[in-house]
Formats: sequence, C-alpha cells, structure tokens
Amino acid sequence: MIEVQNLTKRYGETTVVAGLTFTVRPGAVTGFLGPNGAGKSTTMRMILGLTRPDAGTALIGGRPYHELTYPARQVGALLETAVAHRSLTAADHLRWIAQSNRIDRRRVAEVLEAVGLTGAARRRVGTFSLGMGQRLGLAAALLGDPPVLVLDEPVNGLDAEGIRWLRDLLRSMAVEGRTVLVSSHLMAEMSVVADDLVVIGRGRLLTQTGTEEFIRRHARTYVRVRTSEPLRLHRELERNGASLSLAHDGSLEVDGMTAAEINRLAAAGDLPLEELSTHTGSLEDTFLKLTGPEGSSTRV
Ligand SMILES: Nc1ncnc2c1ncn2[C@@H]1O[C@H](COP(=O)(O)OP(=O)(O)OP(=O)(O)O)[C@@H](O)[C@H]1O
Repeated sequence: MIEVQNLTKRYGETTVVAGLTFTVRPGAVTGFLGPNGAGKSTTMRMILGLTRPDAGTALIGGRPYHELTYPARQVGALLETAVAHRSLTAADHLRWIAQSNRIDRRRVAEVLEAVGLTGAARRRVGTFSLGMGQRLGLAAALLGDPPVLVLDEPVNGLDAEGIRWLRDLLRSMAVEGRTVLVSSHLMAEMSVVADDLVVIGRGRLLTQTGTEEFIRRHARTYVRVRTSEPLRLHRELERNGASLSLAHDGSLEVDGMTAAEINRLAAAGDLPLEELSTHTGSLEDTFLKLTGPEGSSTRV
C-alpha cells in the first residue's frame, strides 16, 4: 500500500505538486496519469525519498522511504533518470544492486529471465537499446522481490511486443498481491492495463477512480445516423429528447438516445435510414479535455 497525504513540492515560485492525496492499494495496477509536466515524476521521487517534499507525507507499507531498512526489498523502482554504468554487463549491474541490498545473487538470473534478458546477461549495458535498458531497469526493480512497485513511464522505448509483455508482467505482479503504481501520459495505454486510475493535472488531483468507472463516466457514446431526410429526422429526434450535431460528412451524431430507440422513431415516422451505428469517443480525447488548460482547474 502507498499512502500519499497532502504532498506538496515547490520549485522557486512554481508549485509543481499541490496538496496531492491518494492511496494505491495492493493487488491492483494503478495508473498514475497526467500530461507531460503534470508532476508525476516529482511525486514518484518524493514517494521514493529522492526529492524532499515541502509539505505532506508519502508512506510505503505505513513507513516513509527513509525508514525502510532494505528499501529494494520493500519497493522496486524504475525512474526515468536511473542509468546503469555503461561499461558493466547487465548481470554485473544487477549483482552490484543485489549485493548492496543483501539480496541473494541467485535472484539475478531469475529477474533477467523474467524480463527476457537472459541472452544479453553478459552484454555491456552501454550497447543496450532503449527498450533493453527499460527491461534492465525493470529487472533491477524486481530484484528484491518487493511487495510494492513504483514505475515511471515504463512503456517508454518498448516496441509493440515489449508493451504487450509489460502489460502481462504488471498484471501478474498485481495478481500476486503487489501494489503497482505505474505512470504514463497515455490514457489509452493505461485504460488497458490499470484497474485504478489516479489522474493529475498541474500537480493537483483531478480524479481517483476505477478504470471501468472512468470509462463509463467519461467516454462519450453516440449514435451516427444517416438519412435522405435529415431535417425531418432531426426534428423528430429532438422532439423526443435527443441532442444532435451535424458531422462534417453530412451524417447526424445523436447523444442521449440508443440506436434501437432511433430506429423505432424513424420507423414510426416513415423515415428511411441509410446508416445507424453506435460509437464510443476516444478516451484519449476525454483525458486531454480533462487535463488540458481548461480541465486542469476542474476536479471531477
Ligand atoms: N529539479 C527541478 N527543478 C525545477 N523544476 C523542476 C525540477 N523537477 C521538475 N521540475 C518541474 O516540475 C514540473 C513537473 O515535472 P515532472 O517531471 O514531475 O512532471 P511529469 O508529470 O513527470 O512529466 P514528464 O512525463 O514530462 O516527466 C515541470 O514543470 C518541471 O519542469
């Protein structure tokens, strides 16, 4: 469990994290979402004791990071800035972390296997691609078999296969009962993998909610209708409580009415329909609206 309470960070005149409060439960993947510069990395760094908050607390399993005896066994972290020494091999890099955290060296082979880097164990880290570097960072995070994972934009640098692999990994970590906090600026990606969402904009909490509920509440569902008599249909639907807009291709977009209801009304009014289809608006659009310049001041 991670508990963030009233966390605040200022750099000069700018407040980059502003009284942030949320909890991250075990047994679930929690997506930490916000556009670039929203304050996700700063928040994660405060959770991990790397940046000092101006106010508030962040607890991991009930304790602040600096009170953890062997932190790597309590919390696994992947940060954007974390880099291995380029001349070390992948295995040596992990052995070094294992040793300094009193972790059994046998874990090195296990985590290399878990992230698909067994074949690259003896390669120097300096020769790694961005995606391999991300995998190595994840291996380091998993080394201490920690109950809590804090991962900053782990999708960065991964190819399509890597992204699918990461999804499965995060899911299996949650199924094992771990607490998994993973940041992203991509709503669509998080909607696939996260059970819960914490959405921030300009350092403030916009919403903490279950992913399914967020989709239900925010994804716009509308029905597209095309007819040879748009004016008559328009009048008929409006009279029955729907709201309509004209799409650029000449079709009508209907909110507040199902396709079946539209079909019934059209049949009753003897209106010929050439198209009738249900659409769900892009979650990414909703997210951008929520976190954009206007949305950033609105809590939902
Ligand atoms: N050490 C620092 N000194 C001054 N400003 C900082 C520092 N670290 C971060 N900031 C500023 O704080 C704001 C939040 O940055 P942060 O990296 O936490 O956002 P983010 O949501 O993680 O975005 P990104 O995905 O782009 O990293 C940004 O405006 C950034 O420029």
